[in-house]
Amino acid sequence: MTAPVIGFIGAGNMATSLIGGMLQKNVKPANLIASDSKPEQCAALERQFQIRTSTDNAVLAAECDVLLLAVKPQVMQDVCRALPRERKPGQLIISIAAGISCVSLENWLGAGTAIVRCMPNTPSLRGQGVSGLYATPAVSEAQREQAESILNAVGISVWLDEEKLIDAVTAVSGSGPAYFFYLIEAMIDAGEKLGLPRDTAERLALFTGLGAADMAVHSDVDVAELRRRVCSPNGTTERAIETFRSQGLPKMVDDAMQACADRAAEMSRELA
Ligand SMILES: NC(=O)C1=CN([C@@H]2O[C@H](COP(=O)(O)OP(=O)(O)OC[C@H]3O[C@@H](n4cnc5c(N)ncnc54)[C@H](OP(=O)(O)O)[C@@H]3O)[C@@H](O)[C@H]2O)C=CC1
Ligand SMILES: O=C(O)[C@@H]1CCC=N1
Repeated sequence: MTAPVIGFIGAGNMATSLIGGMLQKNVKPANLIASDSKPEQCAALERQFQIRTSTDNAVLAAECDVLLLAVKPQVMQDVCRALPRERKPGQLIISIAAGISCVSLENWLGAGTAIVRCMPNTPSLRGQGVSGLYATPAVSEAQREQAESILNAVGISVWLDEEKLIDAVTAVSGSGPAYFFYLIEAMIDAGEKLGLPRDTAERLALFTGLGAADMAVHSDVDVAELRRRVCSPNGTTERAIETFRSQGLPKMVDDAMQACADRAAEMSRELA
């Protein structure tokens, strides 16, 4: 089977992460094409990845087997409505936009369009991405496999039975990298305050994050047990965890993730 030609409409942060990750997994540059409204962004991508680019989205619509929509939610309607209705036969549309429903996409792209909604995350650039996927009934089994193989090239993916769960995936893993970056930022600041040189605090915090996640992914016990194993009775970690608990960290995380999912649902209504 010949490899599909995959077109990225909108070549910003997330498209760059996906393209970079795919090229590291033996996807050929000749099979990728990206478009962006900014010619300088197209030029930057050509230099960085040696892939073809265009400032005309219609070029991608005509020749790509898979069209991956990676523009901001606020411009998605205009981008979709401007695409020609006559696109490459059998084309699969994958939208990675937060808060844009399949119903809206189908309204803008034409009834019966095969659409997969996907929520990826930026660690895809390093092949460590996580994606939630939802397919409309028009998507064939072969197209589901096509979508899965694209996202699995840059990490792991999970299929969802209900579209509304995409908002929950956004709250956990789509936006999730930012939560970890924020915690690491705070750990670096606190480490510096405790007297470490900033670059030392940064290395310690970053590699602790990497080590903890790697250990948890490969462990046969759950993360709560791994946490308990670091906490010696009446020791140092216990004091730190008690401070997190008494100052309301679990509730803060719950509130933040609820706010994230609520915003995704709000965007679906605003941008429908
Ligand atoms: N960033 C993330 O971590 C994640 C993002 N997403 C989703 O991915 C999508 C893209 O996000 P992100 O990559 O951060 O955004 P960016 O703004 O970095 O990328 C979007 C790119 O699309 C360009 N663009 C705007 N209008 C058009 C057009 N008409 N045709 C072609 N290109 C156009 C933008 O140019 P200009 O700057 O000039 O507008 C920009 O370069 C969003 O819908 C977001 O919800 C999903 C998961 C994670
Ligand atoms: O912040 C956002 O809206 C996007 C979606 C998930 C990550 N970034």
